Amino acid sequence: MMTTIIDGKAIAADLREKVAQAVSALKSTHDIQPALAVVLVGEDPASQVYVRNKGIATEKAGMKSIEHRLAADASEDDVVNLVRKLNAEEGVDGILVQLPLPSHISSSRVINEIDPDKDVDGLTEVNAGRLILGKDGLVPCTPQGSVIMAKTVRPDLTSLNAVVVGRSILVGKPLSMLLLAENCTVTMAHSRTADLAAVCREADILCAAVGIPRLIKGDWVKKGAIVIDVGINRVEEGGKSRLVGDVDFDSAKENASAITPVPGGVGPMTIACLLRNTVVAAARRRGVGEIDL
Ligand SMILES: NC(=O)C1=CN([C@@H]2O[C@H](COP(=O)(O)OP(=O)(O)OC[C@H]3O[C@@H](n4cnc5c(N)ncnc54)[C@H](OP(=O)(O)O)[C@@H]3O)[C@@H](O)[C@H]2O)C=CC1
Ligand SMILES: Nc1nc(=O)c2c([nH]1)NC[C@@H]1CN(c3ccc(C(=O)N[C@@H](CCC(=O)O)C(=O)O)cc3)C=[N+]21
Ligand SMILES: [Mg+2]
Repeated sequence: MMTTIIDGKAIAADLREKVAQAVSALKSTHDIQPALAVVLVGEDPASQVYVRNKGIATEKAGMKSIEHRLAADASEDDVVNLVRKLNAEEGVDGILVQLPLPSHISSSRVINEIDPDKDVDGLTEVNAGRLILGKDGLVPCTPQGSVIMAKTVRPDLTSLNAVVVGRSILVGKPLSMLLLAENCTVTMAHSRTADLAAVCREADILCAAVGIPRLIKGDWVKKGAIVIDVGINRVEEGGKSRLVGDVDFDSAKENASAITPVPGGVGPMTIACLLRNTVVAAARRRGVGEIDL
């Protein structure tokens, strides 16, 4: 079977170009430069890489990038106070607190301090509620990117059976809600699911957001299914460190009609959607209205 490898890098580059055009229009017609503030607590090396990549992408799109780094032993109140300060700054349109936070800090308390209209990660209770209720809000970036990629190969997802493996607040739950809004019949699978393989085999769209390298085997993939692999797992192989997804790509490719690779799949789309949310938030907050990207 001919299998489409969904090129997340290329789709992300397209979206970033559209974001850059919207930013440039905001500047010339309204003298607005959208700004994204990223808060990083501690020295986690993987997080540092993401934060740096986000900063570079933000500036390339013509937006302002602000980074706040706190020491790993910063208190919960330190982080909350920083978020409150960023909420109050007129020039800040988006706030992203990099997760996970050190274990002595409640991520739920910190996240819910973010002004929902600046919550470009879409993780506050207000935005989660808006997503469930079908109201305009800010939608989590990784789920958004996942659906955009599926729609590049199948523009109308109506009536498809979607299986989402993983039910995290960051990925699995919001992704399930977005697929439901696309009129899929959605099944949410997780660590307590009985016979995960059998559940996956029913999927026309199979989304994996688990965090276990190559958990999903090729023979769990229905012939012709669309496979969206959200997982980003670092493994040591043949003395080298590399990134793999939650799907066993080589065997899954044999059955799928389309599949996202890792790297070069959902990851780059996450960053592009973060930039999109930032320009959307800036236009709403500053009274320019809706931006359609
Ligand atoms: N591409 C991107 O931009 C991003 C990628 N990621 C990656 O996506 C993956 C998931 O991230 P995240 O959602 O934050 O992870 P979490 O650890 O928060 O959630 C993992 C989910 O997987 C479920 N799970 C665990 N083991 C199994 C199993 N054996 N069978 C079925 N389900 C299982 C858990 O179930 P239960 O609820 O029952 O415990 C849980 O719901 C990771 O690899 C992460 O690195 C994350 C964010 C962005
Ligand atoms: N508040 C918050 N929001 C997040 O969205 C968030 C977070 N915290 N914590 C960590 C996870 C992870 N995440 C990634 C984003 C982009 C890539 C990415 O660009 N990956 C590239 C390259 C990866 C590489 O080479 O290291 C790829 O997959 O091709 C990966 C992972 C966002 N996350
Ligand atoms: Mg914590």
